[in-house]
Amino acid sequence: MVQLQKVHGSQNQFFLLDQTQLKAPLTKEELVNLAQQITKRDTGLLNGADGLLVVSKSHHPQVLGKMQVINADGSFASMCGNGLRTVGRYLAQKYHKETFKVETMQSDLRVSCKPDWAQDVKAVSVEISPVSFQANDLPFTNLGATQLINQNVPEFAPNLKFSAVAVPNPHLISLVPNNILQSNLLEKLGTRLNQKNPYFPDGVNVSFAQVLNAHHLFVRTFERGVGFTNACGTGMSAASLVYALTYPQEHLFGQLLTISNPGGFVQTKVHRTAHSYWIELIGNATITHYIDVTESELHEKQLGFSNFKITSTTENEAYQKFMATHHK
Ligand SMILES: N[C@@H](CCC[C@H](N)C(=O)O)C(=O)O
Repeated sequence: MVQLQKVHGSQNQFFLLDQTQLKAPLTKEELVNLAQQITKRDTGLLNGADGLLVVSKSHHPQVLGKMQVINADGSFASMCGNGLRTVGRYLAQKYHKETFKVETMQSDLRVSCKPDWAQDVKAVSVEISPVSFQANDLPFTNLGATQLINQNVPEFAPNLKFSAVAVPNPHLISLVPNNILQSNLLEKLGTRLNQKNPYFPDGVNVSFAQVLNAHHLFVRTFERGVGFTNACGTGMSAASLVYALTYPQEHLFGQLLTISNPGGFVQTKVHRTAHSYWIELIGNATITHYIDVTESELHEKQLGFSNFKITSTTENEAYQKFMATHHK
């Protein structure tokens, strides 16, 4: 038997598959097929999810494992902040380690277990990097600039300022007032920039952030390959960086920020190095279900899910209770 997990970070939900359990690991095509079917909100498993996290062996020194991220539509992403926390928890428990690195598409990232936020609310801190504002790294085109940092882009919206940053997956961030956050602009822009468009040929994760107070933001994200999510870890990290750069007078580098989102909250710390930036993302890593399935079933083209044996945990109740009492 193979055991999958259903997990979430700020209610950004994923299925997690450790390929090292399989005699014959799933091929890339099989992984995409599994991601597309299992995450479907109507016909998938357990009301679907936002993506599939695939764990496999890393051949890099001092690295505990490798994470691949497949969005609900089957596209691959170079990073996933909320996902990395849950993969970090998984590897920490598997190898009995508290601090280590995980290989991701572009770099090996630091992970460290934090004290539990409450009973059954595990917390993990992950490194979000490398960071780039270069048009080629996102990529974006046809905007008459090689970088976009807090600039008007009338092609996107008349009165808003936008920043484009790769962490390393691509993000478009705008700091907005509440009425814009409540409007349908995020959905319209997110949809437009994730279809064929002249600006972001590979699509982009679009986040609107509202400043609630000097150390507290609310961030909502329309994700590439998914649509609206409860939270996007890299989006909240990118928004924290854009916020720190936009308000230098607040001296936000190295300060702990709280980032609320529709699924709860995380904490971030933005760091400046000699040549770039990196962000620490701290938040819950919650296992909601264990799912036992035979290896042969995972290889099937049409997945039925009826033979998948599901065991629920009580961690989501603990998470909800913690959020209800600690998140105003
Ligand atoms: N939810 C993730 C980001 C997942 C990848 C993204 N949709 C992309 O295509 O870049 C996060 O928590 O960072």
